[in-house]
Amino acid sequence: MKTQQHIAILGSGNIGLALAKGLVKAGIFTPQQITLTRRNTAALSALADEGYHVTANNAEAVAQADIVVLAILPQQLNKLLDEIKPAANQTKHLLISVVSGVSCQDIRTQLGQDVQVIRAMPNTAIAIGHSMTCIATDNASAANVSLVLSLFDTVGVSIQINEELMTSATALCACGIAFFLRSIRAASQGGTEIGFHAHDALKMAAQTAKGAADLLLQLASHPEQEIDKVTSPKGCTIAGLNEMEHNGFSSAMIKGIKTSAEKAGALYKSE
Ligand SMILES: NC(=O)C1=CN([C@@H]2O[C@H](COP(=O)(O)OP(=O)(O)OC[C@H]3O[C@@H](n4cnc5c(N)ncnc54)[C@H](OP(=O)(O)O)[C@@H]3O)[C@@H](O)[C@H]2O)C=CC1
Ligand SMILES: O=C(O)[C@@H]1CCC=N1
Repeated sequence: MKTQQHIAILGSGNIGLALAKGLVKAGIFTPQQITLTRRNTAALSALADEGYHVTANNAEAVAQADIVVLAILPQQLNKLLDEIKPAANQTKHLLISVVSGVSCQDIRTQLGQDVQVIRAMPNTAIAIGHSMTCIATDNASAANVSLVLSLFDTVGVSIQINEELMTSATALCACGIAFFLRSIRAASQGGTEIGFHAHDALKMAAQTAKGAADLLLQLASHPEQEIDKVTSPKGCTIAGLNEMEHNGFSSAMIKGIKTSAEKAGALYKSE
């Protein structure tokens, strides 16, 4: 999939830039087909040198784009929508919002009911083509949904879900990257305590985590099935695993994901 279209990413912070880099890495867009906006454009000077269009003018970026991605914080959204409203109504753009906790209807309430809005919830692994991206819409055409799914499929795996599950997807997949990273970091700290230099311990923990994820994805297997293969009777794995569970390992992850989902749902309303 290679496109001649122009994409504007409004809000080029962590996820906006990760998306831009992922799309370029996948060969879908060239930097010249991507406009990046933020108020502090000086922070994007290295990207401008690479050929991306860089501007603080959101309305101008929208006017020149076929696809517009909203990638700003929920509390920054209303001001930006006011800014782009005239330009967004002049042309029929496809609007993709990665903003957490903001519904398609919230956006249309500000921009007008004709605008087709698709929400996408990627994670930062999009920069290297390994995002898990959930998308949802309440009014976009089937053709636009399939366009967005195929766009995000080039930078990872994407699925369409019901819009009411988007805050749950935010917690499990977008925040989830941080949860698994913290798990890997904790494993590496354990590794250092039992004898490995920190650098080696981190590499060993990360590759082990990758192997665990790949076992599930490539064999379509269940975690407990794979765990049973590791836990020798009276062995050291079950001893370590049970110690972790006595200390609330699974419970901590479940509670953390529930807390994140509740927070994601309240981000825009608490603005
Ligand atoms: N980080 C992640 O992993 C994920 C984040 N999200 C969602 O994506 C959104 C962005 O998150 P994240 O990237 O972490 O946040 P960041 O703070 O890193 O990025 C937001 C960017 O928006 C820019 N910005 C703010 N106001 C404006 C404006 N009026 N016009 C143009 N740019 C503006 C800011 O730059 P400046 O101050 O210079 O304007 C900043 O670079 C949030 O809604 C979040 O919920 C979704 C999935 C994953
Ligand atoms: O922490 C946040 O609020 C954003 C949303 C998902 C990932 N980062």
